[in-house]
Formats: sequence, C-alpha cells, structure tokens
Amino acid sequence: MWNTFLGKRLKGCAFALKGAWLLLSTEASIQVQFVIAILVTIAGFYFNISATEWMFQIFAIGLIMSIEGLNTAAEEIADFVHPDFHNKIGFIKDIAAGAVFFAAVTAVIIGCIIYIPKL
Ligand SMILES: Nc1ncnc2c1ncn2[C@@H]1O[C@H](COP(=O)(O)OP(=O)(O)OP(=O)(O)O)[C@@H](O)[C@H]1O
Repeated sequence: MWNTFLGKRLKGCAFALKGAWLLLSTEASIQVQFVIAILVTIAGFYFNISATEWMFQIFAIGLIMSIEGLNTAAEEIADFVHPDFHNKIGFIKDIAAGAVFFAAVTAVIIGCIIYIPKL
C-alpha cells in the first residue's frame, strides 16, 4: 500500500507532520512564535477581525513559522557539515536569519494595519 502513488504522498505527509512536531517540541524560536500565534489568534476573536484580516493574519503566522523552520534547517545543515567556526558558515546562518527578519517585518506590518485602528 505504501508503494503506491497515494501511499508515498501519505508517507510524505507523515514525515512533514513529524518535522512540524520536531520543530515545535525542540526549537525555542518556533515555540515563541507559536505562543505569539496563539495570542494573536485570541486577539483576532477579541477584536472580531474581518475574514480578510483573518486571512492576512493566518498567512503572516504561516509565513513566519515556515521561514523560521527553513532557517532552523539551514542552521542544522551548517552545523552538521561544518561544526567549527567558519566565515562562510557565519554568512550562511546570517542570511538565513535575514530571511526570518523579512518575514517578521511583514508580519509586524500586517499586525499594525489590523490592530492599530482597533485600539
Ligand atoms: N560555525 C560558525 N561559524 C561562524 N559564525 C557562526 C557559526 N555559528 C554561528 N555563527 C554566528 O552566530 C550567529 C548565531 O548562530 P546560531 O547558530 O547560534 O544561531 P541562532 O540564531 O542563535 O539560532 P538558534 O537560537 O535557533 O540556535 C550566526 O548568525 C553567525 O553569525
């Protein structure tokens, strides 16, 4: 069953779920973002935001957590292939962190546009 087209896709989903769980259970930065995601979700219900605002908010949460997950993967690969200090490893980790920064700025701007008028 697992060797069919559908079986392989299902196995892929299981690995992806395992990866999501590993990120949530082991990575402090993802845990912090998950808590923030819960808080803004509560804020969304409290301020009764519109369907469009929900879509942008959910998109921002997904964007941040996805990019943070990829950043973690890049850090893990970098540490695995070269555990010692190296300028190139520093560069790789810095630009991976830079990607998270772009996502975070986007999410903060979306949050400000949604909530500042409601305060
Ligand atoms: N092996 C290395 N060689 C050169 N510079 C490094 C190396 N490891 C880390 N750095 C520098 O330290 C910074 C922080 O790296 P680190 O691996 O601690 O990431 P982090 O952002 O603290 O991630 P996390 O808290 O998720 O582990 C990097 O962005 C990089 O500038």
